[in-house]
Amino acid sequence: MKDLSHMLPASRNRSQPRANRPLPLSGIDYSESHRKPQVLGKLVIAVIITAVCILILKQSPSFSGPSKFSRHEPGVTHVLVTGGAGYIGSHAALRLLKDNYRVTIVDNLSRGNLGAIRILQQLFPEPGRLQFIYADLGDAVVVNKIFAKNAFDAVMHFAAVAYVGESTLEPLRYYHNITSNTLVILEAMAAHGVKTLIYSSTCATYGEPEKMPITEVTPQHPINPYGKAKKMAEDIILDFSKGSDMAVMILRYFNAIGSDPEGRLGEAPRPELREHGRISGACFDAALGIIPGLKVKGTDYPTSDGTCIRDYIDVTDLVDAHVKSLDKARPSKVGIYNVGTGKGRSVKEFVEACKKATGVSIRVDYLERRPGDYAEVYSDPSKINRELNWSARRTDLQESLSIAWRWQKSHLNGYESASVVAL
Ligand SMILES: O=c1ccn([C@@H]2O[C@H](COP(=O)(O)OP(=O)(O)O[C@H]3OC[C@@H](O)[C@H](O)[C@H]3O)[C@@H](O)[C@H]2O)c(=O)[nH]1
Repeated sequence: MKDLSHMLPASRNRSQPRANRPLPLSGIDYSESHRKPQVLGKLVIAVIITAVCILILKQSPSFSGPSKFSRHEPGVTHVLVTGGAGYIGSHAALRLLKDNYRVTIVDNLSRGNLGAIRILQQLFPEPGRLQFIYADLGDAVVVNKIFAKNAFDAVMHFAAVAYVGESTLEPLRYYHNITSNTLVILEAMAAHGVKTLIYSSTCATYGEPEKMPITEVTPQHPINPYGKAKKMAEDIILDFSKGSDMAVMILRYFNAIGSDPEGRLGEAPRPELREHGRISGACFDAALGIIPGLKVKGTDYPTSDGTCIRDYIDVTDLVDAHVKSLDKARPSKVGIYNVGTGKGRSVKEFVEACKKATGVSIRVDYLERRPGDYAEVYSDPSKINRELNWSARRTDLQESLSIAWRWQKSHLNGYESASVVAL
């Protein structure tokens, strides 16, 4: 945190000299009595000026004054979770809170759910544990104020638009949202001395590599605006951290699935974005009869069964990778890790697992390819296994989908129907 306290004595000094100048020692200064009001007046003015300066500094984004969320409790790490109302961000916030971190969530609720925040608040009502700030990361002034009022120890930056298909239709939205919000966060971190960043990146930054599995040194050639924008954000972060004492972890997620095994949180995409939705949401929507059937997009890929291959990683394992990254983040070091199981599964395999998990014979329609899709991606997670001692634990696709299905069935309207916190 940037210390501006040195500015206060300086301004006070500037207002002091004449008022504090020692009186002449020769003889009785008869003017003393009539000079007193003058001196007092100057003192009052000096005090007013100092008070005004302090007020201005407090309003200013660079003031590092404490708030109730400051580092009051020694040893308790305060993490800013951007996008904490979203699917992965809310699961990360839950895990951090369970592990005794203090959490501030910033979310503009454009894609996330207030219902997820409410559940976290019910679970962690103690003052000072969880703070929710409804704000847009595009607003640099507001973001600066948030940093000024809170002494964050680390940032987990989840907030972003994240649908591959949508990114091909609305590229500017994706480039803007992903790069400029990251810039605002980095600038605020620099201005307020926050040195640790865990960044949510994606396997989409690799595009369609020639060799599988994908390692962290596999060349990145993204093929859709989502992947390209995430690669740009990675580059911005890497350039920014070069030669600094920043501790940076970039996590390249493969395909997140599943939900909290205790049924408190789930995946609740916006109904209006259904057409861009991910395979997991589409499968559940089809099983629930919300949509007539699942559309498998593309059956002529050069894969074993003609459908795309992805590496599905359970969200609880994914957030575990974040906590381990936070723990292992070190000043002046950048860590880049793939977060996946290391196993590729086709869309057809996914659909079969989903049918078993839901017990519903989902109707499947086969369609053309979706623009922006790549045939096959799956990770080599050996670097994260080795360096962070992390490995995926819930690797049974059907098990992850069964857990997520339980939440879906009990939340037919997403978080809107969540009147009870299931423990
Ligand atoms: O309704 C659908 C949805 C998806 N699919 C297919 O399922 C596969 C997976 O698609 P998803 O949209 O679930 O996921 P994607 O692989 O495109 O990207 C996902 O994983 C990486 C993350 O970083 C992205 O944020 C996330 O969207 C693709 O082949 C897609 O074409 C369908 O066949 N039907």
